[in-house]
Order: sequence, then structure tokens, then C-alpha cells
Amino acid sequence: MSSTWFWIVIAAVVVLVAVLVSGLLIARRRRISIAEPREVEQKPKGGGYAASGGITFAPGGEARPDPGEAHPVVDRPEVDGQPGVGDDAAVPRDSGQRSVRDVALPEPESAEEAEAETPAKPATSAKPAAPAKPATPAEPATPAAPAAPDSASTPATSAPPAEPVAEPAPEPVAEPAPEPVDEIDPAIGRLERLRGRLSKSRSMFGQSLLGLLGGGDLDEDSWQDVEDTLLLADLGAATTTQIVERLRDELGRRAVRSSDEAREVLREVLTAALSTDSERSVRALPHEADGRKQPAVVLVAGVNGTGKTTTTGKLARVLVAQGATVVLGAADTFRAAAADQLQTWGERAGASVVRGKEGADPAAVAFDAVKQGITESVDAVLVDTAGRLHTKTGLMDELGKVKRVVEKQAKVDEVLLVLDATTGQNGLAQARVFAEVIDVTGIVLTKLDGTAKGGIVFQVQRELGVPVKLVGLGEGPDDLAPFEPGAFVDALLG
Ligand SMILES: Nc1nc2c(ncn2[C@@H]2O[C@H](COP(=O)(O)OP(=O)(O)OP(=O)(O)O)[C@@H](O)[C@H]2O)c(=O)[nH]1
Repeated sequence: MSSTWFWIVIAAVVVLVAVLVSGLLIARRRRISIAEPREVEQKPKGGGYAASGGITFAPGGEARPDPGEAHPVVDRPEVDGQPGVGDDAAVPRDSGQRSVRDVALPEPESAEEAEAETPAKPATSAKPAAPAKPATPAEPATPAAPAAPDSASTPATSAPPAEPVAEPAPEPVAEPAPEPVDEIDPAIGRLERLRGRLSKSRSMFGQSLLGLLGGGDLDEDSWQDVEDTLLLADLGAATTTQIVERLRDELGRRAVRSSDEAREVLREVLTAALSTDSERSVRALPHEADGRKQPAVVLVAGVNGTGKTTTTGKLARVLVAQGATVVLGAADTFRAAAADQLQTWGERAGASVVRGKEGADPAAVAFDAVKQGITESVDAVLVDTAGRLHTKTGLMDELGKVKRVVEKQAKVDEVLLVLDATTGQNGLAQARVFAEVIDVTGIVLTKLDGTAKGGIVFQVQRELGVPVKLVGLGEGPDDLAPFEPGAFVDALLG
């Protein structure tokens, strides 16, 4: 009997100990750990685009980049049947309720207003100058200058101006720059994070090409496949033919046998196809004019939604991070939210923003932005323009007018055309129209992170004879990188 009790007690003790031990283990697991979290392996967003340096800037001024040799029209079969002038117009994302035609042009109500619309009369002299309050990034935020009433500068967008162009009678509101709220990473950090954004481009293009070329002697079918791969990646017929010819020559001449050798040849040929003698630095640094400091003036142009505002903001960040002072001109008065968007970029980067009322004359806003830039002796004025492309005439009127009006005060040093890489051939058609309208000096190719068709770079540069200067690799504020042919080809090939 006593031994039975003995064993019962022993069993109870064992059960008790087991319950205690498991309870402790469970409690331990649930406890919040304050230890250093394990390093989560950062998955790169894509392949391997890694620029070897930061974005380079050059002073503006007289020297203009070499426009390069224009591509002969006969070599442009890839653009046959592409959208013509004006076909690419897209309705701004957030302004479905409004169009150019809907904007009524009010009759001048007073003699003064009527006078302001007279071409010969400089509007600036008819208006009091905007408050000459310096707005450096470090300055504390002050209340915005009161918005001036509407005037003759209002919806000039609805009526294409006749030549000679009326100078603007702007009513832009000069916004003081608040304290920058964002810490801007040094260039090297940004480049690290840009590593690997071209995965989609890489997977299709590089792998299939290397698969074909690495297989030894190629028969005609295989060469046809090489051509198809290049065409599918948006390199265009002329560039494709050129590249295939060079590949045939080089592979034969060097008696390439291994896939590594084939890769090297492919890299060389593609990089050579992207090289240009034109300067890739962005002319966004000040220069001297008549013994005075003159801000560099950069116009950012492109069709709706390509990323103009985003690129303008990103560029301002890079400049400010390098110690430059920047004024942003919100001359995209067509899309309601564009000025707000730019304002936010300005606030985050530490740049003043000059904006007009919605529907105001873009040239008036651009004029005032440059005026403020000169008054405040800043280093660069970046003007975000509207991207309407309803008709070539409309575009000419607007963009041409912006440039002419700005150049009454300062030379435009850089005209950056923003193209959305995901639109492929359509981007090329847009580029052609813009190049006819305005003297484009550099291309920014955005959304390369979202396309398998990075090949548009080859065509755009070849056809326009204008260098691709920058690439957009994401929506983030630091996702802007200098364009480097070698790095780009490496990213494509993986
Ligand atoms: N993935 C990706 N998105 C981008 C890039 N650049 C811009 N975007 C996005 O593209 C969209 C359009 O950009 P915006 O800067 O507003 O374009 P916009 O040309 O100023 O447009 P409008 O004002 O309508 O003329 C936004 O959602 C941006 O975040 C890029 O390099 N990569």
C-alpha cells in the first residue's frame, strides 16, 4: 500500500515538473526580445545597375553641348507607323474634369490689364516685383506671400499666343522655403541603394542573348533570334542591324568559343552603341554673365506622367545635397496637383518654389521663377513644365514661349526631356516631336525599374543625337542616377 502511494507521489512530482518546465519555455518564447534584431537580408529590387559615381553637374553659360550627328531619316524604319505629332496626348491623371478647351479666356476688365496683354509691353514693368525676400533652405518658414489677384496672366493656356510673344504678366506666389525635413543621403549612399533596379530588363534581354551567343557557331536562324531579341527589347531596327553586324564581325574575328568570351564581346558592342562624345553632366551650376553670378536655368519637359515633376524634385535634392541653392518653378499649371507635388518636393529638399494659380500662363511662372533665382542669386532654377501634347502647334506655342520668355532674363542652359522607358517606341515618337519644338540637351529616362524594355535608351540617343544624362530607377526621392553606358549594359546582361 505504502509503495503504491510512493509511486503515486513520484508520478505527481514528475507531472508537476513537466508542467513547470513547459510553462517556462512558453513564457520565454512570448517575451518581447530587446536584443538586436537579426540583420534582414536586403533583397535588391532588381538586377545590377550600379553607377560608378554620382550625378555630375557642369556650369551653364555659353558653351552648348555638341548636339551630335543627326541620325539620317532613311535609317529610321523602326518608327514607321508610330504615333504622329499630337497622337500621344494623354489626359492628365487627375484632371479629367478639365481640359484646355474648357478654360475660358476672360476679357480684360481694365485698361491696365488690356495693356498687360499687349505684346510690346514688358509685363514685369507693369507689375510690382514679387517680394524680394530671400528664401534660403536654412531660413525659418514664414507665412507665404499673399496671393495676388488674377490678372492677364491667367489662362493664357487656352489661347495659343501669336508672335511676337506677349511677355508674361505673372501673378506667381513666391513661396518661402521651409526648413528641409528630409536628411539627404550622400551620393555614395544613394548609389548603393540604386544597385540592382534593372532586373526586369536584365532577365529577358541579357539571358536570352547570352544563351544564343554563348552556344558556339550560330546559324542563320540563331542570328534571326538574336535580332528578334534586340527588337523585342526596343532597340529598334537600325540599332539592331548595326549591333548584329558588329557582333557577327567580332565573334568571327576573335573566334569566340566560350560563353564568357561571347559575353565580353556582347558587352563591348552594346557599350559602344551607347557611347557618345556629348557631355553627360547636367548643366545646373551657376556661371558668370556680365561679371555677375547667373543661376543655371534648367527646363524639364516631357509628356504627361513621364515623371517630370518627380525628376525635377529628385534633381533638386541632389543639388541641395551638394550645397547648391535651388529655386523650383512650377510651370506645369495644367495639372491641378502638379504645383502641390513640386511644392512638397521643394519643402523636402530645401528649395524655394515659385508657383502660379492653376491654369496660369506657364511662361509667366517660369519667368518669375528665373527672376527670383536671379534676385536671390541662387545656383540653379529648375522649371517643371506642363506636358501637353495635344497638337504640335500647342506644344510649340507653350514650350517655345516658356523658353523665349525665360531667355529675356537668362539663357536656358539645359533642356531635359523626360521619357518614360515603359512606353517603348511611343517614347521615341514623343522625343522626336519635342526635339523639333525645343533644343533638347539631355534625356532623362524614367521608370527603368519597371520595364523589360530598357533598349529604348539606344534608340533615343541614336536618333536624337542627344545624350541620356539621367535615369529614374524608382519613385523614391533618391532614385535618380547618372546614366553610364557600361553600368547600364552590365545591368542588362546581369
Ligand atoms: N517606378 C518609377 N516611377 C516613377 C519614376 N519617375 C516617376 N515615377 C512615377 O510616375 C508618376 C508620374 O510622375 P510625375 O512626376 O507626376 O509625372 P509628370 O510628368 O510630372 O506628370 P504631369 O504633371 O501629369 O505632366 C508618379 O507616380 C511618379 O512617382 C521612376 O523612375 N520609376
